Amino acid sequence: MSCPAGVDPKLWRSLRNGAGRAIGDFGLIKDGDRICVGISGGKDSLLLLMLLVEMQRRAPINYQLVPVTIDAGFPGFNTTTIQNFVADLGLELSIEQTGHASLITTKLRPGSSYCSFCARLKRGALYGAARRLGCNLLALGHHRDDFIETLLLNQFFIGTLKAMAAKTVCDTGDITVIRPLVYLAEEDIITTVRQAGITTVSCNCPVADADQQRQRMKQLLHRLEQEIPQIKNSLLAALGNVQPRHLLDRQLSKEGTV
Ligand SMILES: Nc1ncnc2c1ncn2[C@@H]1O[C@H](COP(=O)(O)OP(=O)(O)OP(=O)(O)O)[C@@H](O)[C@H]1O
Repeated sequence: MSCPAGVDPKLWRSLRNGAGRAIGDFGLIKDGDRICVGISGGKDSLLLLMLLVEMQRRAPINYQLVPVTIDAGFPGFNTTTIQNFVADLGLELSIEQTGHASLITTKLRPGSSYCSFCARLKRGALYGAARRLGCNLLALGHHRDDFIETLLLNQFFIGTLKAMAAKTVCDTGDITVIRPLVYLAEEDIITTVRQAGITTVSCNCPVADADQQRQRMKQLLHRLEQEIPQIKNSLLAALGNVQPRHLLDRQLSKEGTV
């Protein structure tokens, strides 16, 4: 697909270039890869698929795309809209029916986070689907703002200096998770999806707006951005410019890394 109708071609080019740069910088995709693309129906994963289809057409290498949706079983989750979107891109959606919704209700321990439990189950189901469908990569739609909000959340609430990786091998070693949207700003994704008139789908879970700490990070960053316009890009750059000798990690000192 080329620039979708209604979308500012300059904006589309910048998104495509951003994803291409991430793929190059982190070596995310190579010839012969079979990529399971996690499609939630939200703006990020829909845009991810559009960009991967576009780049597939232009890339000097061959890779296959296998879009997958995990249906957690929340009543009203509209997979038909996602299926149609994927079909319009010339692909077929695999839908994994799971009983996550009822499993969470029965197994969630008091005081535990509904969202974390759901996310763990979803990630397990995505790995399972990727394996079953013969994929070696699992592509997720996390973007720049997800990375830096996670960085802040981990520092503010957990006391660790950590965000996400653009590329990481899962524990069993057979699937590599890739995040080609790492350089893309959430506001650009929102604008593109709106301009393209894409219908997004929500998972319909009962606590859809529950991640309040993340919302607080978003608001904080938004406020700070008024004073420090480059703050988001600077925080992302910090993740790629780590100076361990100027940190306090005793484990790294013991290992002689610093
Ligand atoms: N139900 C699902 N089925 C398949 N993949 C999923 C599902 N939920 C999430 N993912 C994948 O994990 C990524 C991060 O999920 P998260 O729940 O944080 O959504 P998000 O940041 O709101 O993204 P999106 O806009 O794509 O929903 C998504 O972009 C998508 O690639």
